[in-house]
Amino acid sequence: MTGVIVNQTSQTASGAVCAHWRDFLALTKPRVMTLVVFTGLCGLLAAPGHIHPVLAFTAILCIALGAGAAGALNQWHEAEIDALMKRTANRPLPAGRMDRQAALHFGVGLGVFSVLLLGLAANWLAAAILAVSILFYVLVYTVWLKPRTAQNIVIGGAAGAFPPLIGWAAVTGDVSALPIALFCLIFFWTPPHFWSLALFVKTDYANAGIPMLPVVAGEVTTRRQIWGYTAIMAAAAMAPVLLRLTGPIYGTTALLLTALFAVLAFRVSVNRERDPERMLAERRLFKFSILYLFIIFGAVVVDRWVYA
Ligand code: HEM
Ligand SMILES: CC(C)=CCC/C(C)=C/CC/C(C)=C/COP(=O)(O)OP(=O)(O)O
Repeated sequence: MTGVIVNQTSQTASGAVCAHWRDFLALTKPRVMTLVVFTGLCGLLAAPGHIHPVLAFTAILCIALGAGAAGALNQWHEAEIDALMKRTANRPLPAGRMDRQAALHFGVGLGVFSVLLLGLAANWLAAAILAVSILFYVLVYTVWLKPRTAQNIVIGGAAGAFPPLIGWAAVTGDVSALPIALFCLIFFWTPPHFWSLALFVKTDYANAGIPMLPVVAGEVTTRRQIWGYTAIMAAAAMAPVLLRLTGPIYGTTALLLTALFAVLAFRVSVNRERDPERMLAERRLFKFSILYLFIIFGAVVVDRWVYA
């Protein structure tokens, strides 16, 4: 596998590595970013008012490019840490397929370009929120909190919650109750999403010296916290219905999906399995967390269109 990838890079006369375009793509964490971009798209589609389809496409492209820039700068900063973890060791920087400077230039260039383009195509409020999300993910989460505290993802997770606000602001030029409720939903969804995964990749984080919750506080505390945040997330998921911001389509979908999420989170909270290979409840919750956000955000859009 490694041999194949190494063949895709070449070296200049000065010894610098010329990375393949696939490595630049990998730097943007494309799989994670699909959901980030989807929540931004749903924020845009749920917003009242009209935006020209070309501008709408540009706005979503800017969210994708901005999120990709954030991912690239995260990998630029964490090259040494990524080399210590099985899950991340084959990324372009730790695997030696790309120079760190190229990753830095790529990340900064893409970030600046995405913010400026969004400001020019949509408005400067949307661009400012995009800039805040990039800076929040890179500086607050990656550089400051991640290596220091087990609460890193609780606070740092806010970065991933901004896209619905960006999409909404791109159309309306402001933010209001519904996009703020959607921000809260992603914010409180992030701890169960990430800690369910952290339970079965705990050894990786321990080896890399990153103070993720299962490493520093133990598995029992992590399982309890997953359950606690799921309860708050459930309240956030129902808030748009209680505040009459959405109708019965969203209400029914949110109720059913959140009930299922709660069942899976409860199973994790009472599970005492210690072998990461056999942590089926945790793997199930992690996978379902992704499906959950896709469907619930889709339901917001369908609901707003049907009851508009
Ligand atoms: C600080 C907050 C978060 C942390 C620490 C986190 C961490 C992770 C990690 C470590 C993975 C494993 C997959 C990989 O190595 O790429 C993952 C997967 C994933 N995350 Fe998160 N995540 C966070 C927030 C979010 C947010 C806000 C979204 C989207 C709204 C998201 C969407 C996804 C998706 C779609 C995957 C699956 C990717 C795949 O199929 O490989 N995550 N997350
Ligand atoms: C501009 C914008 C909308 C940005 C959103 C960026 C964002 C917060 C994305 C989702 C979170 C994410 C990729 C976490 C990975 O955590 P990690 O970096 O700890 O994971 P790793 O160990 O895989 O590097």
